[in-house]
Amino acid sequence: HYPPVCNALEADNGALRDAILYHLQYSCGSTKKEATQGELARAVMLAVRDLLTERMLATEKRYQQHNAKRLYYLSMEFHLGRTLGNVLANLGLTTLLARTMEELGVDLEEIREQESDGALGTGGLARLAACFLDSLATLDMPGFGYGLKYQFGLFRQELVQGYQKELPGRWDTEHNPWLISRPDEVFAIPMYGRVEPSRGRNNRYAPVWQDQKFVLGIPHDMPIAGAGGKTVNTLRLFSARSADAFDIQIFTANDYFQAIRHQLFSESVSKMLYPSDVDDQSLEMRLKQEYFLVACTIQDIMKKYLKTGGEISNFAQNTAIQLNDTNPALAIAELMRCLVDEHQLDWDNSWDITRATCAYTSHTLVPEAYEKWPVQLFEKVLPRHLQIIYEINHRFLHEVRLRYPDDENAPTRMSLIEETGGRQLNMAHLAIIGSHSVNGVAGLHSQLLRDNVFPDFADMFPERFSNKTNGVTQRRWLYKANPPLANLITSAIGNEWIIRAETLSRLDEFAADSQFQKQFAETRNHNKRSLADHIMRVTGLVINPDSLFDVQIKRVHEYKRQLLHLLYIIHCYRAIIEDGEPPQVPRTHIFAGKAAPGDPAAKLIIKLINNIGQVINRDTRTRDMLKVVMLPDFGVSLAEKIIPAADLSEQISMAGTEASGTGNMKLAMNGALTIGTRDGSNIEIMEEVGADNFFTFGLDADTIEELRTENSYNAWDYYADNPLIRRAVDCLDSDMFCQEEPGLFRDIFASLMYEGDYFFHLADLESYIDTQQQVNELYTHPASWRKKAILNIARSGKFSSDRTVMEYAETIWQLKPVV
Ligand SMILES: CCc1ccc([C@H](C)CC(=O)N[C@@H]2O[C@H](CO)[C@@H](O)[C@H](O)[C@H]2O)cc1
Repeated sequence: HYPPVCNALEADNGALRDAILYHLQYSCGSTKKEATQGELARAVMLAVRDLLTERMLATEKRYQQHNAKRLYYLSMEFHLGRTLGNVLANLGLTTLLARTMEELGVDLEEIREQESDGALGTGGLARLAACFLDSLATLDMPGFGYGLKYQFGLFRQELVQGYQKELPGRWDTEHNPWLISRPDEVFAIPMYGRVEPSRGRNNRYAPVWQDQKFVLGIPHDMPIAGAGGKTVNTLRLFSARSADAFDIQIFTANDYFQAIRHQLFSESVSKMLYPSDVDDQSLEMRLKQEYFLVACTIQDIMKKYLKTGGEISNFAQNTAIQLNDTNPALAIAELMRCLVDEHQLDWDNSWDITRATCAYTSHTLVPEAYEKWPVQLFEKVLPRHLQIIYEINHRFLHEVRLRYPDDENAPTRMSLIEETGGRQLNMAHLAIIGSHSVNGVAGLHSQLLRDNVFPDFADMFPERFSNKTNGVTQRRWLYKANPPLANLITSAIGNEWIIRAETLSRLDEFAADSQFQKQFAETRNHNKRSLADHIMRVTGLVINPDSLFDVQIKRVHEYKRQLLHLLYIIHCYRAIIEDGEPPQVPRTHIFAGKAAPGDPAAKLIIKLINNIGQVINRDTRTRDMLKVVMLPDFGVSLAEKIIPAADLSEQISMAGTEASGTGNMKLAMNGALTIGTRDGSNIEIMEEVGADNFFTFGLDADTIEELRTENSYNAWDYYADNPLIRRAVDCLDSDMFCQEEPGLFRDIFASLMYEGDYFFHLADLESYIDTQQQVNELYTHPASWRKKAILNIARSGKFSSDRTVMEYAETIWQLKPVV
């Protein structure tokens, strides 16, 4: 094990054990004999946290000594996953703790299963933020996360009769062992009220925001350990508390709820994570959550900066702020308010500082995901910020008119205020105007942002637009999640890949080596058997561990086309039962993913997956050739169980819809072969691993764009021309998969045949089926399958979040490692 930390602990035999027993007694008030699993887990986590705390303090000292520039990553969502295993991996303590637990007669695995999944996020955006924090600490860079300490994280998903049922996701029992609460560091956050015009110093116009209601922000710090454990940064999460104690008068008037009404009102700001990643809910509470986050953060950052004794005018030289999508874009207006109103800086200076400090990343291409807030909601909740945004817009549109004197509609197209559909604030426009950098998360995505989504801004500010292709941390997603393969790789090329993923390319020479292939296959079969056991335990379904594991795990959304995968399964099923044509290769189709509670189409897809599974899995005619299973409650920990066992990675979104994807990277890095469209980062994965080590199919984004603008795509053409397509699609119109609820899936049939098949399923189905045939063909040649799989691992180095973070640091944040 590479990091030094464990050597010290190794040497000092018993130190870790003593620390655990100390916390069991003094932090949990329990003894070894009586301790519950939960208490044991807390004692272990507190003991490990102690190691992190001292390093966190040392890291902070180091940054102060170097007066280092700091990066603040603002995100409404962080999907951390379980921390214990990750810290053990990064500090090289896994074996030592396993041995210590053995001495204490406790099974480390059971302890690890105790920890919640840290699901403070909905999808890829949230997990990417967590991978970035791991890379920043590993690269010894002063990078800090800022988010909300939701009491309820992402809902837990149960499948009841095949339907998704949402249950509260209690991520944060009051005492999450990793969090260090800072109750003395309270931030008073003003909302509501009104703005009085008045004259300030040297008679300058200085509006006064008054009669606000205040909510208090309490910080809670999560240590983020990098590989090696030398650098430990923090993720600061804010929880909301009411400013006014409950009103004793009203209480004595025994109207308890009236007495605490305001308390509940303000504390609900950080009550729960909004579960949707489809449409912006533009709800007052969501706006308050976003503002609460940025207001606490800006106050905290400014306080820290002024403590360094730095000049306010040099703020941008010492501070970088990354906006993780539009959700924290209010940081731009809040920083302006802080500089102009609280530090009396002049507007232009403040604007230059704000723009030089802020940078914006877009994570979506789905138009309805772009946040637009009703102006009157702003008037009510954030009257001063609305004024500032009007001023920003006024000055900006002046610039636009100067720049495009002949294009009279340019101001309307680029304005922060959209007049159509009730006056709305376009948060993406604010994010672009108030930032010095705008990036997409994959080559195609960044191109589409320039050409289709923000063409006017790309023309006016070409230097601001760049691409930063996503990445994932190989420490959690390979080293921790897949020890058999990680050890095999290390035995072949050493362990440098853990901190330098590009060295994985040394595996290239082993790809065709039969000995290495054999060992590789053993790691995979081992993982497939433990996943088969897990599936058996959770669903009762027995699957064939030697079948091809065909995996589609991600949020359920129409654009991600889980339905296309299902149409292929239906095609195979009918080929077996009607044509007596068994597939060349037995397959197990493994689905997992949550649908936004407010997305009925996605929820019906989940029901269809489970009903198709029900019918096929108990059909004796298909018994060992075809199985379909959906695992409930997909999140980081379940992904870590499924990914090491996946043979085929389904990345089949309609070209031009998936901004990047990151699951595709995790699966390729673990040796799965990808069947994918030319969408998001699939294109770059194919470029890196080689087209003959990647199964691609379907229309590309330009063709779809063309067909859409010409409105010349007609699903009936494909339905009429291809009897196999017709046979598969007709199942949705029949009750083959919904005997008990006849007609249940007619809406899906209608979405394909009567509502224009918006996501081009039928246009891609034939080439998808053909490509799946090639997959079967190859799977019957294990040596060449394994060669391609090993080449996918060898050439996945680019998709490490270390590479992504280094690109952000060099070209957007001007951030340097501090060692
Ligand atoms: C306002 C509702 C809302 C909330 C979240 C979002 C996110 C943008 C959704 C998201 O998670 N996007 C995913 O971000 C990943 C990381 O960059 C990409 O890899 C995925 O392609 C993208 O869907 C959209 C809309």
